[in-house]
Order: sequence, then C-alpha cells, then structure tokens
Amino acid sequence: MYMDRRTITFSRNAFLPLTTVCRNRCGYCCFRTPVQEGCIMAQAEVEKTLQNGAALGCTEALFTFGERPEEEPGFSAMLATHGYKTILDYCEAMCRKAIACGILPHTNAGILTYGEMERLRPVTASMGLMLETTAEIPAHATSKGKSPDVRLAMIEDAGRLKIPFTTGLLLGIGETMADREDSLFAIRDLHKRYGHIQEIIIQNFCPKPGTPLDKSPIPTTDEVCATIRMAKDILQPDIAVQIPPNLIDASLLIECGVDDLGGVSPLTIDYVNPEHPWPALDELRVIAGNARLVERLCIYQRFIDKGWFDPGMQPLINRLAHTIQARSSGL
Ligand SMILES: O=c1nc2n(C[C@H](O)[C@H](O)[C@H](O)CO)c3cc(O)ccc3cc-2c(=O)[nH]1
Ligand SMILES: C[C@H]1O[C@@H](n2cnc3c(N)ncnc32)[C@H](O)[C@@H]1O
Ligand code: MET
Ligand code: SF4
Repeated sequence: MYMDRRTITFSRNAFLPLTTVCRNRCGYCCFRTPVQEGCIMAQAEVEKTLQNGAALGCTEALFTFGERPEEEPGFSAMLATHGYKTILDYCEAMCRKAIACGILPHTNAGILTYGEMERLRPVTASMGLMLETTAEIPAHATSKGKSPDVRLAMIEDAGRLKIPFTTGLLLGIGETMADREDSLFAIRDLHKRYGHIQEIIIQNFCPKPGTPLDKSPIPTTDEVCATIRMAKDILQPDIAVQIPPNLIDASLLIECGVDDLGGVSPLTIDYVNPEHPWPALDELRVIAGNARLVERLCIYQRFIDKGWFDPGMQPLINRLAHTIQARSSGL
C-alpha cells in the first residue's frame, strides 16, 4: 500500500549578528552587550562568513541583531568608524553582499518601522520578529520594543507590505498557558487579514547565568508539546510550526505536529544560545524519524509562487530552488 510520508523541513543558514547593541533589556537575554570593542560585526567578517556559507551550501543569511541600537549612546559614532550612518544602511549593504554571494537574506532586526521594512524588502527574501508573548511580564519591563502592541503593529505592517514573515512565542518567560493561547489568537487574526505568516517558532527559553531569569524553570517537554498542539489547532493549516532543534529534544516533539526545524547552520553558532550547538545533518535525519527531511529556502514555496518578493531576487530564488531540489535525493 502506498502511504504519504510526512515532511519535516529545515533551512541551511549562516548567522550574522551585525550588532549586539540593543535598546532593550530583556530579562532572559545574554546576546546584548554595551557599546564596546567588537559590538559591531566588521564588514570583512560579514564577507568571510557569507563566502564560507555559500561554499558550504547555505541558502539563507540570517541577520539577527540588537534592536534600534542608535538609541544607545556612542553606537552611532562607533558605526561611523565602520563607514555607515545607521544600522539600517549597514544591514541593507550587507544584504546586497549576501545576494551577490548567492545567499538569500532573512532579517530579524527587532522593531522596524513601515518605511524601514519597505526599504529592506527589495534586498530580503523574508523577515521575522518573535511576538514572544502578548502578556505584560516583568522580563520585558525594561524593553519598550517588547510591548505586545508594538510587536503586533510591526507584524501587521509586514502584512501590508506583503513580506513573507516568521514570528513565534518564547515559552517560559513568565507567561501562562492562557497567555500562550491569547498570543496564538493574535497571530491568527493578523494572518487572516494579510496571509503573510509562513511559520511560527515555538521556542523554549534557556536560562542564562547572570541574567534576571537565570533561576526560572525551563518549560517541560510536555508543556512545549501542549503548546505545539494548541498552535496547530488555532492557526491555519498553512502556517508551519517550527521548533529549534538545538534547544530541545526535537525527536520527542515531532509527534505533536512540528513541521519545521528552522535554520540550522553548518558554519556559525547560535549567537542567541551559544551554549547549544546545531545538530548535524545526520542528527536531523534521526530527529525526523519516519518523516521525510526536506530542505527549504527562507521564503516558502507558497510565497515564491505568489511572487511576494522583489523581481530583482527572481534569478537567485530560481537558482537556489533548483539547488535544494537537486540535493534533496541525498537527504
Ligand atoms: O524570524 C526569525 N527567525 C529566527 N531564526 C531563524 C529561523 O530559524 C530561520 O532562519 C527561519 O525559519 C527562516 O528560514 C533563528 C535562528 C537561529 O539560529 C537562532 C534564533 C532564531 C530566532 C529567530 C527569530 O527570532 N525570528
Ligand atoms: C532571537 C530570539 O531569540 C529568543 N531568545 C532570546 N533569549 C533567549 C533565551 N535565553 N533562550 C531562548 N531563546 C531566547 C527570543 O525569542 C528572540 O526573539
Ligand atoms: N533583538 C531582536 C529581538 O529580540 C532580535 C532577536 S534577539 C537577538 O526581537
Ligand atoms: S532578546 Fe533581542 S531585544 Fe531583548 S535584549 Fe536581547 S537582543 Fe535586545
């Protein structure tokens, strides 16, 4: 008898933290640093990472960095020594370099305005911003950019701009199960209006020594599983549920309805969770179990088909879609 096998997807990426400076102070974060030596990833380093990433078959350049760093005194002066006026100028220039190297940019820069996203859209294939939670929690008391209204407004702007978008929930930062449900409904409502959410990440918080939440309990696998089931239930079937395979035993969660293992890098570490190395390709195969492991681009096929990207990106998207197709038999 012929049986359809389930599919689990992942993306091969290179992580480029353009700056660790951030206007927020999240109670769980060990990524942010003050303005200091090394707080900006130098252009030469970006170029080297992109070239090495391309050589290793990466299709996605993940630009994740601190939010609105110009609000921190001294940052703009330091960025000027790198030859750029604003982090958006720098990000745009580095996205162009990624494209020139044959890698598709996905940015998660924290809060951006409508105008800023409009400017980045021609040089990105997709963007992201974790909603984290709609609850007002102490861990976000010193992070104005984590205000749920501000996050939801940006996700809505991305929808108006037809940007293929990734968002998600961070579990275990002081929210309740009811708050998670509320967050999922908020994402669903935006997706109903704009249809732009490609995936939601259900990410478990990992305690970082020296941060206010370092003694907080980590979410149990059962709790994460229950949230994944709730997400499958609340969200439209076209939204993929992603979990990070370096932060939790993903093999236990496949059965709860996981569709995607996110960006996995053969080159760079997870700068947000540096103590958690990426699983290798053969480990991903073990996690996927009976399901078929399939590589994807950071822009999902559905959005490629709809033409939700700048025409200038078409040749690269075509080429990379072909590349991952050709590699798929080897997975
Ligand atoms: O859009 C996002 N993508 C995030 N991703 C990227 C995501 O895994 C993939 O790059 C996307 O699925 C796009 O392909 C992360 C990747 C990491 O290596 C580490 C942390 C994250 C966190 C986010 C995130 O907050 N938002
Ligand atoms: C890039 C994304 O990483 C997540 N993030 C930030 N700090 C942590 C942590 N200690 N553990 C797990 N995820 C974290 C947030 O959800 C952020 O949006
Ligand atoms: N600072 C941004 C945010 O939290 C990007 C990810 S954290 C490094 O939304
Ligand atoms: S999680 Fe992101 S927004 Fe929060 S402090 Fe860290 S870098 Fe800034």
